[in-house]
Amino acid sequence: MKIVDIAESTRPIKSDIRNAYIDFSKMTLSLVAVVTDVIRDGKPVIGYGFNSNGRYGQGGLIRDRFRPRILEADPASLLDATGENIDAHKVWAQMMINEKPGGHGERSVAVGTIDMAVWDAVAKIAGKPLYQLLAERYGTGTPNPRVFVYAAGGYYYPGKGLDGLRKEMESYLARGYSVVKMKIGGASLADDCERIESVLKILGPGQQLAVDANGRFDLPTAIAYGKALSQYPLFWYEEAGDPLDYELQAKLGEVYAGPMATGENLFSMQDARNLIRHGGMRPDRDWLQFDCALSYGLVEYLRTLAMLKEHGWSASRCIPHGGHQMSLAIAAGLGLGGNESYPDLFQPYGGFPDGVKVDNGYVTLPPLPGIGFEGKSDLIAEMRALAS
Ligand SMILES: O=C([O-])CC(=O)C(=O)O
Ligand SMILES: [Mg+2]
Repeated sequence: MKIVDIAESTRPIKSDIRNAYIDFSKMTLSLVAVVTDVIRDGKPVIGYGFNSNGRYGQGGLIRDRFRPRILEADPASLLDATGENIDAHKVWAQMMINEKPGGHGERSVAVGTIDMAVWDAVAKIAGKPLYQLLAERYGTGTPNPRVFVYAAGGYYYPGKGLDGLRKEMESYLARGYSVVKMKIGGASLADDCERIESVLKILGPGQQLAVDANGRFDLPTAIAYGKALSQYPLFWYEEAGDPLDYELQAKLGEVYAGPMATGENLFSMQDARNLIRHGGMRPDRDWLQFDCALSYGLVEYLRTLAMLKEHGWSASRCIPHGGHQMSLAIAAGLGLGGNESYPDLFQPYGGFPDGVKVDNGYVTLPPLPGIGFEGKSDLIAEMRALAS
C-alpha cells in the first residue's frame, strides 16, 4: 500500500469583498489530491484537501518540498502498525524532515492542505467517516455528528449599505443559522456601531451577532471599540489586534468583559500556546479559532488540543476558522464547540454535503466515508477532475 501521487492545483476564490485588512480580489487556494494504490469499490482511494481562504495557494511549496518528500519515502515507513492503512502522523513527520523549528510562516498552510487529504484517505481506507475514526482513536469513542455552525459574512462590499447588510444577515437567519458574523474595523467606529445596531434590530430571541476586526486595531483603538461594543450583547469580539500581539489581547481582556475570539492566524501549537500563556484569554467565555487547514493540519491540531487540555481549556471552546468540512469532522469527532460557515462565499469549497440543512444553528453530518466531500456534488466534481 502506498501513496502514488500528490496533485495540486491553485484555484481562484476571488470576490469583491473586503475585511478591515485585505480585499479578496486576487484570493486563491490550493486544491490537492493524494492518490493511493488502495482499491475500494473497484477504484483507487483518493484523499482530497484544500486550504482555507486568506493565505492563497501553496503550489510552489507543495511541489518543491512536501510532495517530493512523501513520494521519495519508503512506502512501508508511512504505514500504521497494522500495515493496512497510512499513518497520517508518519506522513506529517516525513513532510517536516529538514524543516527547522519556529518561524512557522506559511509552510504550515502547504502541510495542512496535504494533511487534510491524507486524513480523508485514511478514513476512506478504514471505510468510515473521519469523525467516527477520530472519536474512536482520540475522543470518547462516540462522535456527536450534530455540530453548531455560525454564518460568517457581513463584509464591506462596494455599494453595500445598511440595507444590503441587513438583507444578507436576514437570509442567513432564514436559512436556519442562529449566530451571524460581520466585519468591523473597515469603517469609522461610529459607522461600525450603526452597522452593528442595524443587524441587532433584526435578531430574534436566541439569535446573536459576532464581530470580526481581522487584526486591524492598535491597543487604543481595540479598547475604544471594546468600550463601544460593551453596550451590545455580542456573541464575540474577534481578532481585535495583530494575531501575534498577545499583550494587546490580554490588555483588551482587562477592560472588555464580553467574549473575545482569536487564533485563526496562529499556525502552530507553539503559537497557540503562547496565546494561552500570554494572551489573557479566559476559558470560561472566550473562543479559539485555530484552523487546521492553515496550521499544519490535524496532526498539529491534535497537539494543540492536548496543549489546551494541559492548560485547563476544554475543546468545546474551539470554533475553528475556515468553514470547511474537515473542521466539521473534527468538531463531531472530538467535541469542538462548532465550526464557521460562509453560506455565500468561497464556493464550492466551503459548506456541507448536499441536503444538509442548518436547523436552529446546528447541522447533522451524514455518515459518509472520509471527510464527506463525496456528498457535495459541486466540490467533488472539481476534486475528481484534479485527480484524473
Ligand atoms: O475575512 C477573513 O479573512 C476571514 C475571517 O477573518 C473569518 O472568517 O473569521
Ligand atoms: Mg476572522
